[in-house]
Amino acid sequence: MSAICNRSRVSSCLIKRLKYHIAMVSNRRSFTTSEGHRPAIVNKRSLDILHDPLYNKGTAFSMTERNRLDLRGLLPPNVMTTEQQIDRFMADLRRLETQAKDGPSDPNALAKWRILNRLHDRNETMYYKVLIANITEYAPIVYTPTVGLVCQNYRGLYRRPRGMYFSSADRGEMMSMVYNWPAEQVDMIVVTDGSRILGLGDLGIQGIGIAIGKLDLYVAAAGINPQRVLPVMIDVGTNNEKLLKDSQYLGVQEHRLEGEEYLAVIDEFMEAVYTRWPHVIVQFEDFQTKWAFKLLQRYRHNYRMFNDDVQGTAGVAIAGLLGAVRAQGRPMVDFPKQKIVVAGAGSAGVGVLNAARKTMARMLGNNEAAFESARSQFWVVDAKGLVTEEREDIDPEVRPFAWKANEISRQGLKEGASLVEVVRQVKPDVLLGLSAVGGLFSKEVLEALKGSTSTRPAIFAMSNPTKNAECTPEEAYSIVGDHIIYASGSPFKNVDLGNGRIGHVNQGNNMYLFPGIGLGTLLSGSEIVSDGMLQAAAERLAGYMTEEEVLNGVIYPSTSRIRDITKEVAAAVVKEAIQEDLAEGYRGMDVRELQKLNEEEILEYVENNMWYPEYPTLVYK
Ligand SMILES: NC(=O)c1ccc[n+]([C@@H]2O[C@H](COP(=O)([O-])OP(=O)(O)OC[C@H]3O[C@@H](n4cnc5c(N)ncnc54)[C@H](O)[C@@H]3O)[C@@H](O)[C@H]2O)c1
Ligand SMILES: O=C(O)C[C@H](O)C(=O)O
Ligand SMILES: [Mg+2]
Repeated sequence: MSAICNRSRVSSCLIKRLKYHIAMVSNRRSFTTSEGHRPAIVNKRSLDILHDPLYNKGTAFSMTERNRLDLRGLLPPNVMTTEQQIDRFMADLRRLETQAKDGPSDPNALAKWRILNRLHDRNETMYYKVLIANITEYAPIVYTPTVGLVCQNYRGLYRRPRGMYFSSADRGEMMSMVYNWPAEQVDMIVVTDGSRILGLGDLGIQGIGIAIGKLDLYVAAAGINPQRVLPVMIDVGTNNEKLLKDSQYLGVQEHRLEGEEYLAVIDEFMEAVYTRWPHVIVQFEDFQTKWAFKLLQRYRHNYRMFNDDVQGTAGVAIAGLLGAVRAQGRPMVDFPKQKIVVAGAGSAGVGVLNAARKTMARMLGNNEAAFESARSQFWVVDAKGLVTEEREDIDPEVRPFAWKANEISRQGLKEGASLVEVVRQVKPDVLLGLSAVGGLFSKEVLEALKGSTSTRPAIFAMSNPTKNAECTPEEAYSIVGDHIIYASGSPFKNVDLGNGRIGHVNQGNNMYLFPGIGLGTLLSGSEIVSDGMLQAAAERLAGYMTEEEVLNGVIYPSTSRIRDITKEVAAAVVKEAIQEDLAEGYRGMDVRELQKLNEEEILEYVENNMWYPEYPTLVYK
């Protein structure tokens, strides 16, 4: 009897050990060591810890930690839980809510930004906890549209520096300067030269706010560790006359560098950051169009970089355009039949045009003839009207979309035709604005769109911030009709159509893609961001919405789902990088392990590598 017992004890012990072994092996495969649960090794104590927002826990430092880290007496004696801390902070922030309204009309938007910014400066863990838990409410504060207002008023709002500044005066010094940044590892840089901030023009050094806002989303949506992000401003001067004369302007008060001199500064910056952090991903943001394409071409084959305004926006627009086709009750492959009028031919507009044409061509057979025929689905209108081959000094990026004079005259149109004439003659399925001109889709233009041959005309008023939207959702729904699809770059409230019906407002903003593109590139270890990876990201976003949602006019997810969609997009990017043989692995995950993962395991791998704000145990060393 006892022998049997012993034997069964031995076998249950063996089973336990086997189970443990299997768990260890599968843990190793899926790399489940969550970002938030490792202790943090710090080499500072006392006030240095309290002044370090990355490690600070404020009143949440436990008594034992206060003893260990020489904090006794430096904090109010009551030890608070994280929840108590957040409640206290939120009560303060929400005091402003009582009279709060939407977007830029919100009189308290800047005040909220200040409160959040102060929290960002003193306790990053708490800041991101607040942001993630309330992303729909506060993305419009730390990101578009309020961040635009912040950049415009930056000199008054500036308190603590954040990120790095490289100026034209730093030529020859950048390689050493880059070592002044305290972090040994940087995963994500967002860099701007401040030359085209949203639709607000040249804001010079004040544009750093955009890089900070984008990185806030990298942390909140993509779970990039805030210790490994770096906002960068390259200050090559400004052509904003007001700033040039402003005695309190914080940047270089000279006209912008041009030509080779400009390129030399950007080259030096790229060389410096890639020397110190060879695996960093650099997102170019809000560079004026004349440099956006040139810099992208210059660096994209040798560095891990992308341009968000050109490539991120293109992907988001493609996803929305495919959603608009589905919303008509048609399959996505009907996309090449859509007639699309694009108002605005800058970095964003041209990025969308190229990507939409390629997507159509792929659906039509992916050959030269398909690419050629897709061209005739687009009408481009810029500040000088409809673009045709008769245009003098035509921008080479726009030339492929210029109509031939004889073709266009057959449509009753000519070079320079106004937007309203174009919409009247073309009767487009889609009217897409990336013009930075608020109200461009005037009553007349929207009236003309009523003649659209589509069962559900789609209006994309994508310019930012709110006041630059080509039309408001109220205008679109009330003039064109309840059956439209509407998307805007900045957030607006849904429209009440009466009788309990809602006119849905989609936010068509590159925030649904750039965090996932960055995270996916990082975790794949790919040394470049390929067209295929960008396409995979856009397709994942397009497929994210259910049939029921798109039929109800919902073509983009709500911001509350941004962390989930970002995870999905990142997984699609990783998968594509593996398929293209670009993946090289990341940290403990080598490329052979990566190649073995199935779709579900890729998602798990992504999720396990997303940082989440939790106070780690601090260990002094
Ligand atoms: N929603 C998004 O995710 C997103 C992404 C990127 C850019 N944007 C927005 O797109 C806008 C444009 O960005 P960009 O980099 O292309 O800027 P840009 O200044 O380079 O381009 C603006 C374009 O609009 C054209 N334009 C000006 N007035 C016009 C008019 N009256 N009619 C038709 N076209 C006109 C200009 O000729 C130019 O081609 C900005 O407001 C930016 O915030 C939105
Ligand atoms: O910043 C945004 O909100 C989107 C886009 O990158 C823009 O430049 O407008
Ligand atoms: Mg931008």
